[in-house]
Amino acid sequence: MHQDIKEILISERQIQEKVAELGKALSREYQDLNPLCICVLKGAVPFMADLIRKLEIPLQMDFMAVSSYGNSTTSSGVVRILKDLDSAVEGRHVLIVEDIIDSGLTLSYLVEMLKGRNAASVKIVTLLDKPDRRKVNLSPDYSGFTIPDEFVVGYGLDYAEKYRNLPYIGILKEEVYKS
Ligand SMILES: O=P(O)(O)OC[C@H]1O[C@H](OP(=O)(O)OP(=O)(O)O)[C@H](O)[C@@H]1O
Ligand code: HPA
Ligand SMILES: [Mg+2]
Repeated sequence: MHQDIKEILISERQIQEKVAELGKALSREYQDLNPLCICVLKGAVPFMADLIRKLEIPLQMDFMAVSSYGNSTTSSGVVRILKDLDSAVEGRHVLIVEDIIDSGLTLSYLVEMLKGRNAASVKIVTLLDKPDRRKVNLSPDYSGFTIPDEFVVGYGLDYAEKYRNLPYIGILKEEVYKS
């Protein structure tokens, strides 16, 4: 285990089992819909990469980078688009792939934006859901794990751009972000 990790919350094996389970359910739902899977950079990259290989259906992938925080330390709820999609979403069945929903501000903005572009449907799959921290009324259509209000890293999730490459989800030692 990495020295900055206090506890492994979700093991590599548990993640892989859950991804396979989500893949089965999503393959059923999107069988004939040719979904556009949108990965929200950067945290969702490992989840997206693993999930699409469990989707046994035709699909497209696209990427979006957003910033909810601007120059402030708290989220304004106004999301700036740093990299927009390459594809048109009009008439498409859109599946947003996220690593974590925390306050929900990032996703609530994205969902409204995609609906505004006349997507045929917009659904959310998130690996992690931290409902204790929610600031807006938003719940994912598909969720891997509901987690407590702890700062987690690994499998795409970072602290100061570190730890994204850990294969598990771990709770960071407090001394790491307090020092
Ligand atoms: O529900 P919210 O409070 O909006 O938080 C969740 C968002 O925050 C994180 O991304 P971050 O902005 O840290 O970018 P990153 O994916 O590049 O780490 C995470 O990947 C989600 O996209
Ligand atoms: O717990 C978290 N870890 C990493 N990034 C995050 N972004 C929102 N919540 C988290
Ligand atoms: Mg981050």
